[in-house]
Amino acid sequence: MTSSFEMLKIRNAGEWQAYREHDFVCRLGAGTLPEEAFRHYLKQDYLFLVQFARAWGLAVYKSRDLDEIRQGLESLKAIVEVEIGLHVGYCAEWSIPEKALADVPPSPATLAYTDYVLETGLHGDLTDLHVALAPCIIGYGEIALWLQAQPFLKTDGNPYTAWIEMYASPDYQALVRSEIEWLDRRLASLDETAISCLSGIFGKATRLEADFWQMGLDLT
Ligand SMILES: Cc1ncc(CO)c(N)n1
Repeated sequence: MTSSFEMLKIRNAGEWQAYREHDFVCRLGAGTLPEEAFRHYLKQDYLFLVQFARAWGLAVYKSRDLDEIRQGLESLKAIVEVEIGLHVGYCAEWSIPEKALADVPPSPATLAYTDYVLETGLHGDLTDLHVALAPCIIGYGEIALWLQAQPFLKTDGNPYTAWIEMYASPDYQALVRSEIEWLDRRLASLDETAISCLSGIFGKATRLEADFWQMGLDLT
């Protein structure tokens, strides 16, 4: 059976493919992405992750009961203690110290994306917020596995292998699965009007993710 989350992807198939198979992604896999583009992306992604953590804080606030609060708190802790920690360490390896990260001005694509997610969560309910966040959490997990299955993947001497392996790791993949399960449970009880509205949120967030890759390539 096609899961409810899978339906969101099918309804936004073009957007999803443009995001997953973006030139930035393919060049990461092939090891041909200019290092300057990756460095620019890493700096902007730090700003993104800070706002992403705030979005999970909002998910805690939007919770209807203690179970949802606990779940939001787990995700918030995972972002702050694991993902941002890994990211800061990773930036240091690319000669970007943490102090320099805080002073980076946000790019238009970063602002457009983080504003959209936070705005959607503020106006909507917890499901709207999760759907706006789904392309980030689930997308990166899928992109890492997709890259690992491509014939053009370069592993030896590819400076981006550690990045791909981080998102392909069992820990990250477990996070992806639990998010898909959460969405499937939530979406299963909704009618077509609600699903169609959520599909719009999903499509928009997916386009903004593709724009984020493009920002990396264009150094904008
Ligand atoms: C822009 C963006 N989307 C998703 C992720 C995965 O958390 C990330 N680090 N950055």
